[in-house]
Amino acid sequence: MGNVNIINHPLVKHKITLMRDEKTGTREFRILVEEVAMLMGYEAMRDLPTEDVEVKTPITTRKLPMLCGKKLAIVPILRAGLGMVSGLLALVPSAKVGHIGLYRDEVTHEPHEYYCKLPDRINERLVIVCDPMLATGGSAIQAVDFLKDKGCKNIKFMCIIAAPEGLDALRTAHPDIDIYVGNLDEKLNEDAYIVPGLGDAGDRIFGTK
Ligand SMILES: O=P(O)(O)OC[C@H]1O[C@H](OP(=O)(O)OP(=O)(O)O)[C@H](O)[C@@H]1O
Ligand SMILES: O=c1cc[nH]c(=O)[nH]1
Ligand SMILES: [Mg+2]
Repeated sequence: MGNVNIINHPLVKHKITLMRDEKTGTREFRILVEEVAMLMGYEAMRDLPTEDVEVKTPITTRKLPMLCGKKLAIVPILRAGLGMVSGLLALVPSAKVGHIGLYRDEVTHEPHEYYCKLPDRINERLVIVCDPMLATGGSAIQAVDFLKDKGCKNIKFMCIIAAPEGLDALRTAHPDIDIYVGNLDEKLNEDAYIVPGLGDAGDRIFGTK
């Protein structure tokens, strides 16, 4: 059974509040997404495996822990998930990056896939799927379905803001994965946007609309 981890840290809460402000422009929004992803990544990577390697310090030689970083894949859901990648790569620069392109139909709110490219031997890696927004949960569920079809067994999902409806749906569809949430918001509105939310994360990161 996976865990739901709601990140309870004043730095994360503060930066999410700045992201929500409609006066926050594209440049600042993009920086905030990157920073929140990095702070959340610190928690999500808490159980990354390490191996002891021999290091010669100026004083002596010891076997000391280093990350087995090559086993990690970061998989953003396009477009908005792309904004989180640089923050996560700052923590583990050797991680591989895959991409799953999904857009939500404006009327049905169903996700549609338009792109997928994953690192080799994805089934052997810890995969961290990232997307700033978990609304109905449709996009996250489809991305995890797809990764499981490819044989992935060790999957985590990270989002900056979740709606209760989406979190419940993802937990029901994929109870085995660990989920990291920057803030659990109130609800979805009639257009399946998160309330209070921050609007359309992709548009705010890329300055479209
Ligand atoms: O939980 P859901 O109801 O599926 O909604 C969440 C999805 O909607 C947004 O993507 P969008 O479709 O706007 O695409 P974009 O990232 O290209 O803007 C968001 O980045 C998630 O991927
Ligand atoms: O509130 C929402 C819901 C879906 N996608 C977004 O970018 N924002
Ligand atoms: Mg969008």
